[in-house]
Amino acid sequence: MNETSHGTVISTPCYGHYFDQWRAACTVPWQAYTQHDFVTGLADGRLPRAAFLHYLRQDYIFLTHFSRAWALAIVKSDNLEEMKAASATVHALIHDEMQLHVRICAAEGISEQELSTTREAPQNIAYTRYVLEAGYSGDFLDLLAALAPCVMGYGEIGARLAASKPAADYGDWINTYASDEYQALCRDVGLLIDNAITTQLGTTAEATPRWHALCDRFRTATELEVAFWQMGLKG
Ligand SMILES: Cc1ncc(CO)c(N)n1
Repeated sequence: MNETSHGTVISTPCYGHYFDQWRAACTVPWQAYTQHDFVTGLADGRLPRAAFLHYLRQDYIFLTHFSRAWALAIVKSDNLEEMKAASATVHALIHDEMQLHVRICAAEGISEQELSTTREAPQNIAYTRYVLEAGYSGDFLDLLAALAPCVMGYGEIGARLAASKPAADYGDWINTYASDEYQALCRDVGLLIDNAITTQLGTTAEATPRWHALCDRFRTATELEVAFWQMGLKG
């Protein structure tokens, strides 16, 4: 549960059982990520426009690599259900989420050509290559643990900000992640994680030797999200 500046209590959306377990195992970095100053600035409109645009340009590149990482999840899938869920996420990233970036930047006079030639910040390289590497050297679960903080973290942030009467400045961004479509995507990914863990690790996954390694991957990706916001703020 979270309390907004208006005193309204908002419950955190529930995306899945094992996602909840992973998040509960790293509450400190998870808070640093979902309640970062960048996020507060999006809500109250105090985030400088230049920092937002710098972040968006980096995030456009981030999303191209992130789409590749989800495509790798198709490769690492065990069955058609997993392939369907991973390919739906690839589609949502490329066709829906990246359009937000293209739209906002176009309104600011930044073309898609310019977006695609953005030079990657080291924090961007660190995060995207960490996730891709989790998939290259690990299995489907390693990859999902590294992918989850990104998808669900933004879902949680979007839902919380939209319910907190945010300033209008970053409404388009907030509404994208608070939208029914994005929230449904988070639940689908939550279900994908629950089914894959149960299939591979059984019903007492927390007691298996793999468990801590998966929690560590989730934590590292969460820490890399914090560094990504920080990179954005320094614009
Ligand atoms: C850095 C980052 N994390 C998560 C998301 C959500 O897809 C995003 N667009 N960018």
